Amino acid sequence: MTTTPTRLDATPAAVSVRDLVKKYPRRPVPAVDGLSLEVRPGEVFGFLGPNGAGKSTTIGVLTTRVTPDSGTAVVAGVDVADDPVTARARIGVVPQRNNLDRSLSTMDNLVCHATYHGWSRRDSRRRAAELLEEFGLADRARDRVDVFSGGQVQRLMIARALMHEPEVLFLDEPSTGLDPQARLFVWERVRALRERGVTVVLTTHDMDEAAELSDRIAVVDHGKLLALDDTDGLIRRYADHRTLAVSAEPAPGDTKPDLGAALAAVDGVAKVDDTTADSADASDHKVRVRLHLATGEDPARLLQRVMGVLTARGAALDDVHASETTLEDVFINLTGRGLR
Ligand SMILES: Nc1ncnc2c1ncn2[C@@H]1O[C@H](COP(=O)(O)OP(=O)(O)OP(=O)(O)O)[C@@H](O)[C@H]1O
Repeated sequence: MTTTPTRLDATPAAVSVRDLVKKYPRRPVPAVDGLSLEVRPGEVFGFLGPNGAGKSTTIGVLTTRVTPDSGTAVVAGVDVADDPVTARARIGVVPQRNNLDRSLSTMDNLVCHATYHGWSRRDSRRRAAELLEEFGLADRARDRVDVFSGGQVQRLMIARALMHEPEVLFLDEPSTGLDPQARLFVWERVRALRERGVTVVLTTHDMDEAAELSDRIAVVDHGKLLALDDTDGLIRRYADHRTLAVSAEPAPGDTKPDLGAALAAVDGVAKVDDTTADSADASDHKVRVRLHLATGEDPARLLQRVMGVLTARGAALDDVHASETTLEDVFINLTGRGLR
């Protein structure tokens, strides 16, 4: 009797990193220290971490630029150490720095890239024309690239990386230094790539960018994976502390400490920060507190209770502000506040 083998994971990962280690000479600690993660096909994967966390080194291994000391890295089904040439054919890389050929025209930068990957000149020109159209550079095809703005350079570098139709695109800080229009344009293109099923691995310091674009985000530091989830999952797990900032003036006869204590005792408050000292008017008569909501607590219900306390004590509400936690809170909670 024959049985059909069961495949537990029918879709292989677009990128798979296993126990990756990279130590640079004369550096006491490894840049990448036993990193393991998988990127799913077709997702936009954000790679976040402070300066020196090991992101570029990891991307360097995946894009065949850096040789690891141990561990494996597979992109689009190819082990980068075993077959770097095939791996390079399946990936596109947009580096942080402008590495366009300044002596060539826009069109020739694209055509050279595709012919290097074995495309005919005819097909390369056809593909280049399509991409220049898509990236809003069709009227610049004959121009030399040394006159381009930062936004145009970035658009052309992404177009170039897509010339040979890669399965996985690596974008290293794609919108650093771009104006808001250029940044939005890059974001739109990344979303369009996802629609077409291209896997995108994105390193960024821009939390909005990471949250806006990524299906899942890996937070790394000291060469290790600290967390991996979608934005909501990361916030739930690592920064679930929505807050209600309240400023109020006690009634005559009441005191700031007593009113502060009464607010801290409100049902649904998990923790209180006294923010009076943060204010420029610390010497006035107002109580300023940041109330951290208990898990699952509804801000509107908490606000009602706070108003109940203020009314009962005859205090005057001065200001109230509810804030959501963001990916930045997750990042700081996981990697600390210290400068790198
Ligand atoms: N070529 C190199 N030689 C020696 N040390 C290096 C080299 N490249 C990186 N490093 C060191 O390895 C560590 C990780 O650096 P890496 O560039 O991978 O981090 P990163 O997360 O990409 O940082 P950034 O956000 O600043 O680009 C750092 O301590 C860095 O100084």
